[in-house]
Amino acid sequence: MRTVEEHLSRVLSLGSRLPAEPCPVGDGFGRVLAEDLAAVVAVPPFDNSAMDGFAVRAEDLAVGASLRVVGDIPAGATAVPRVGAGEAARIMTGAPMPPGADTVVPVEQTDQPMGAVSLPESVRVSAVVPLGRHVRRAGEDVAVGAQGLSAGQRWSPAAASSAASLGHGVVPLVARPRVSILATGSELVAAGRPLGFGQIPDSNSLLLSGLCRQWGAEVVSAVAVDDEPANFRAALTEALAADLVLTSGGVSVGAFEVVRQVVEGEVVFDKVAMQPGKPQASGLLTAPDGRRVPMLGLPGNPVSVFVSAWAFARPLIARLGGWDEEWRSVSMLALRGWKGPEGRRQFTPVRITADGVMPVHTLGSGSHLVASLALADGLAVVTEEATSVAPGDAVAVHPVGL
Ligand SMILES: Nc1nc2c(c(=O)[nH]1)N[C@H]1C(S)=C(S)[C@@H](COP(=O)(O)OP(=O)(O)OC[C@H]3O[C@@H](n4cnc5c(N)ncnc54)[C@H](O)[C@@H]3O)O[C@H]1N2
Ligand code: MOO
Repeated sequence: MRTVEEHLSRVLSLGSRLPAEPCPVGDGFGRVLAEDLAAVVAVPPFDNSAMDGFAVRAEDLAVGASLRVVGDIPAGATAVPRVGAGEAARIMTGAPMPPGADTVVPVEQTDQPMGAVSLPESVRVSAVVPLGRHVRRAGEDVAVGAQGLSAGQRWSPAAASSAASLGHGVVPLVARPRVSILATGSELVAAGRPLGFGQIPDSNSLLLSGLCRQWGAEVVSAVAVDDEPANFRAALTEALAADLVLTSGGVSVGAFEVVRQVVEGEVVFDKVAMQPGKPQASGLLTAPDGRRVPMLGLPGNPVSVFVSAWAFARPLIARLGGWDEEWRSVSMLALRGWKGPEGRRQFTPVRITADGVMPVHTLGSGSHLVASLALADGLAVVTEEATSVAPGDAVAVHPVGL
């Protein structure tokens, strides 16, 4: 049996970062900036006022001094008056500083009423503010030509706001990984449809699509196919239009393992020392357009799908998308005890509370316990060496909630 780490490194070896493409600055959240971005414009682009008030010369300020008002400067003003000795210009927040002025006196520190519309002929200052006060200098955030954002930055609303301010309308982002999902099983029926004898609702395709989207991938197709090899082959060929294909089911050792029957020889079928998630298929398939596309064949049991997707599909999506991925874990107290298998790492779906964690189901870990999976916000790790967890033990827990 392979260890979890050995299988993860094999999975990661199947993919590399996708190419970058130009993207409107306000789109592409969750993707990764492919190149450093320098400031095309300074931030701020010009000296401007941080306050609604009066632009003045600091040397003219004295309590009770009266200054002649020479003009009005709203934000967006394209022309500004010159401020001479004994003069002031009314100025709004974000408006360009007029030549001659070096300081702003907020309206609250003058005899003018706040919010007044008409321009006064003169203004009397009631406080002395120091030279340069309330003036935001051009380039004091980032100067022209300086590096504003670094390659590898995960694209976010704040990154978009920063890039726009640096003068960029289009940015090079690594392509969002496109994933196709293929659930296999002749017993599968679409969600909400009545079940015939031996049939079950297809939950895996929904689970995988949702998780992949949550992790920043685009799901280009998610379908269920029966265990007829020709049908699976046809669906797989279409699925290979994506950057990654995830299948569920049909990888074990039964008589009707459609994934194994169709792609054995092209991809590798392994046993991984984990529970759930022991049987795993992984490899590269050739798409009709000649691209080599990674495929992960996850075991069909729904909890196995959940755990395998977190452990293997998520890091591979991150590799394709170009972002760093670390499966964080935190040490927490077990509030109840449960059993684990010998020689395999168990990932037990648990509920995280303020006091510690407890399995979401009294049966502990069962790869078919799909209904209670919704209660899990963590996967507790029972190591390969341990066969049980006792109440009060410290366990490593991977958070898996939203
Ligand atoms: N003789 C052995 N039998 C099994 C072994 C083994 O080592 N020797 N391993 C077991 C383990 S562990 C797992 S995990 C499963 C994996 O089997 P498959 O990947 O071939 O999955 P299936 O047999 O197709 O399905 C397993 C289970 O999951 C249900 N399922 C499948 N697809 C869906 C779906 N889309 N939505 C909801 N539920 C799904 C399916 O009905 C089965 O109950 O093999 C064990 N057997
Ligand atoms: O490895 Mo299977 O995923 O235990 O149920």
